[in-house]
Amino acid sequence: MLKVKNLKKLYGQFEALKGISFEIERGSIFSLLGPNGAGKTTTVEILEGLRKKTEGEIYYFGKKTEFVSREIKEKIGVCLQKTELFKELTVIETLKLFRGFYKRGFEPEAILNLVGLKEKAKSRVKNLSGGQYQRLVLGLSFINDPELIFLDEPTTGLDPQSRRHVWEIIRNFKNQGKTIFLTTHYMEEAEKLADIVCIIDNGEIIESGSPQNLIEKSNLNVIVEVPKNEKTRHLGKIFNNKVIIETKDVRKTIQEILKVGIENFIVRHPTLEDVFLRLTGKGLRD
Ligand SMILES: Nc1ncnc2c1ncn2[C@@H]1O[C@H](COP(=O)(O)OP(=O)(O)OP(=O)(O)O)[C@@H](O)[C@H]1O
Repeated sequence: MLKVKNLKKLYGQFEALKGISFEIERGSIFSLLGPNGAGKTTTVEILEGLRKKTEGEIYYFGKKTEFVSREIKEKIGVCLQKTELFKELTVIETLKLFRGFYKRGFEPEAILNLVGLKEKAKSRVKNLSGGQYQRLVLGLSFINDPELIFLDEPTTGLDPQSRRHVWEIIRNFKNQGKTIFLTTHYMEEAEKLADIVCIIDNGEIIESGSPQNLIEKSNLNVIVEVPKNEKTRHLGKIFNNKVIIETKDVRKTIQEILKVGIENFIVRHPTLEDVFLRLTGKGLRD
């Protein structure tokens, strides 16, 4: 569906992308996961034709693509990180307006159902909540019935409930046979939604695979989390005000923790966040 080989982007002297490669299978959710400034938006906007690449090859639908043509744009949907809509239009008017940009696509009413905004059809955009606004933006990315949809950090700034709602919509897209390119800095989002995750840091892909495969490949053991204080800070890696201890021998680790007087600890399986911490030595939101 989409293949990228050795993609590089320079902003002046600064190498924002250092030659990244990946391939996205039809019908899958592909996630580019990385911290702020890793190069996610740069990658997405090059693929959408909004920025120029410095070097590298892009293949869309099996064909090498030098620029993103009108024909390709008809087949892709885009949800940018910051999408400005006309505040005075109603939800349904907005959908009709965007539908008019394309030759083919969904009926605006069908999109309302898909993103759960039927009751808000006649509300003005300026009166929507943050989560409703984002759902409208998601619906707009789907209006031309695209084969491939780019979602650039679609849940940033949303509360947990709205985020879950957006996840459901993304799963709905997938169930309709669409391919999704999702960028996120929420590891939980990538872990829950993605078939394949590429972890990007400083313009380089440092690991890729299914979430489960990444966790298995990292050879992480059981994780024990304790609060960070003077007694615990030497026990493991510090992250988000906690000390993260990787261990093969949970019993021994717990004995050590109890010995220093800590009784509130959590024992859990490793997550993508731990994989990221192991690979980069830092957290995703540092
Ligand atoms: N137009 C630009 N000119 C110069 N540097 C830029 C430009 N756009 C991005 N950068 C730099 O390139 C790097 C990658 O930025 P990019 O926006 O792609 O990261 P990101 O992973 O999308 O981050 P975020 O999660 O914050 O959106 C950053 O160091 C950024 O400062």
